[in-house]
Amino acid sequence: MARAPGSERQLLVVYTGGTLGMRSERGVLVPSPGLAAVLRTLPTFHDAECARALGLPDDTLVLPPASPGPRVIYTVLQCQPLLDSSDMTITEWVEIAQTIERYYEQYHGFVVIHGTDTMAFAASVLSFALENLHKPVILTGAQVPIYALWSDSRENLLGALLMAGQYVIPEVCLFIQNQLFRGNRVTKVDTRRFGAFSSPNLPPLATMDADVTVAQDLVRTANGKDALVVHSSMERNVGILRLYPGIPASLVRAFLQPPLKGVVMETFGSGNAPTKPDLLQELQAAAERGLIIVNCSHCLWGPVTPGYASGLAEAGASIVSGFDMTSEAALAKLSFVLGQPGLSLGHRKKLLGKDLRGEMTVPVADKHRSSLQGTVLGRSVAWLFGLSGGQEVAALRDAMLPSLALAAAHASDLKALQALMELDSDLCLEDCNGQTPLHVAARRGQEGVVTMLLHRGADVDARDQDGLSPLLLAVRGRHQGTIGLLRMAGACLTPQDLEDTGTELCRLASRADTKGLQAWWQAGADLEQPGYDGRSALQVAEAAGNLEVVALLRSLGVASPEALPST
Ligand SMILES: NC(=O)C[C@H](N)C(=O)O
Repeated sequence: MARAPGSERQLLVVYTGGTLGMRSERGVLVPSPGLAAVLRTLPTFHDAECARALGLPDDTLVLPPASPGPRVIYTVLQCQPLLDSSDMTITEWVEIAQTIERYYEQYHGFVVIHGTDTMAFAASVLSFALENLHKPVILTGAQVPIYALWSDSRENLLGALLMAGQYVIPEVCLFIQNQLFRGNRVTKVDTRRFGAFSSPNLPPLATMDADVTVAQDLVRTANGKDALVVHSSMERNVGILRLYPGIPASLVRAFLQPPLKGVVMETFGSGNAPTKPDLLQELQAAAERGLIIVNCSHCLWGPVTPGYASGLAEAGASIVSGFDMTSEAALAKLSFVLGQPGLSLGHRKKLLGKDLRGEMTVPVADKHRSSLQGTVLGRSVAWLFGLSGGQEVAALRDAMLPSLALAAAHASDLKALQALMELDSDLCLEDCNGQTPLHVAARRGQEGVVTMLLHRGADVDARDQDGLSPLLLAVRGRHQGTIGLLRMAGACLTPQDLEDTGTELCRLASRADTKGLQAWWQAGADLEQPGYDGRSALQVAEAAGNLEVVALLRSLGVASPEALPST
């Protein structure tokens, strides 16, 4: 990811509590206020001379210069009350998301100081609560307070500030012990070691040694057009049930009772559970009540596989695979998906099966391979899905996507097109001439493809390099069904589109091209417009004695010029 441009970057540090800022009181560590004042006294965290030179207000700190890279200026916002992270809940995490929303325009990035015990949950919830992030949100904390002589606090906080201030990584991340992880991929694995977190199924996004190495092909890209959306309505009635050998059905029943709406079930190995009928009955009964179960593995590494043991498969109707998600990410995702108002159960399950924020690796190749084998194009798309690896492969894929999407639209290959759109969900699939799949489908009047693209949010007003819109192409092709679909989706002709329409209408009238005239009318053109010689299409048709065209134009409401009131 590119280094952040500019000479200064402003960060907001949200201090929520946790060991990093704790002090010992009567032998126990408790969250403690005044962290900003302490940072002000530490030369690595505040360059007083620079602050004076820049005229910064009292509550604003500035890091010493780090070359190369912009100066990092930051303000600490202390939450009320400060908490040990064991006391944090979805409510506090949503509040953090709302704080980020409130200050989003003011700052280039955000650092959240949080206790490490539940930081993986916090990072996961924030990743779902914050949609369309364009700025870094980096959580950090420590195993030993900043006040101790030997502590991981200073390195972790400084690293988080530098990563958030100097790199554009538009994700919710976690910075610990020189490594920047995707927040919804981590889990705490050690009570004492400074490297307390593991990201078992995704390598770190960046590593800070003598040099900073960013795994560019892993960092998610922000969609430039979409504004930040903060999802505050998260479902609280979700839980994690860890299966163990011999777990009684009565215990499972008690756990799954309402008001629980969703559960992350931690299963054995690659997704197995006991096959005892009474246990399966409880799962089925819960499914019938509409409870959603996400299947995640006890194991840290690897996914749950679809071929899990027969028992669970029987209850499978309501069990969604969590693939390689951590339980923390799965719980947060359940809370997010169940919190979305007005969705059907099927829609919620579909969302849970999708990778929404980089939280899981969906085996896309397998998912599509069988359904794509039917055509040569489909096989190429399946092959494209099967590619994985570094930057070159990503670049190859990006380069091929638009051409394949256009070819799929041209061939009306809905399966291939759908698969491609899943690879590039923002639908920016335009070729070097600015043609989108919608242009291609509109030109050919492929109503099925047009419907699907519009349904998936394709830009109805996209213009190619010649300034042509899908609507204009559909008009030229006289595809009335397609014109209707585009008009319903809000497409309309602009003044530029209509510039020489009068002449075009006269030409169509002289050739008795009734379909062409109807297409323009359906697209919203004024059929009374005069051509270059001042005559209208109706006059041209009358002069040529073409009664069919005259009748059509009259039926479409065109009046003879002599019948028009004189001005
Ligand atoms: N290391 C820590 O931060 C642990 C602390 N109990 C917390 O999570 O707030």
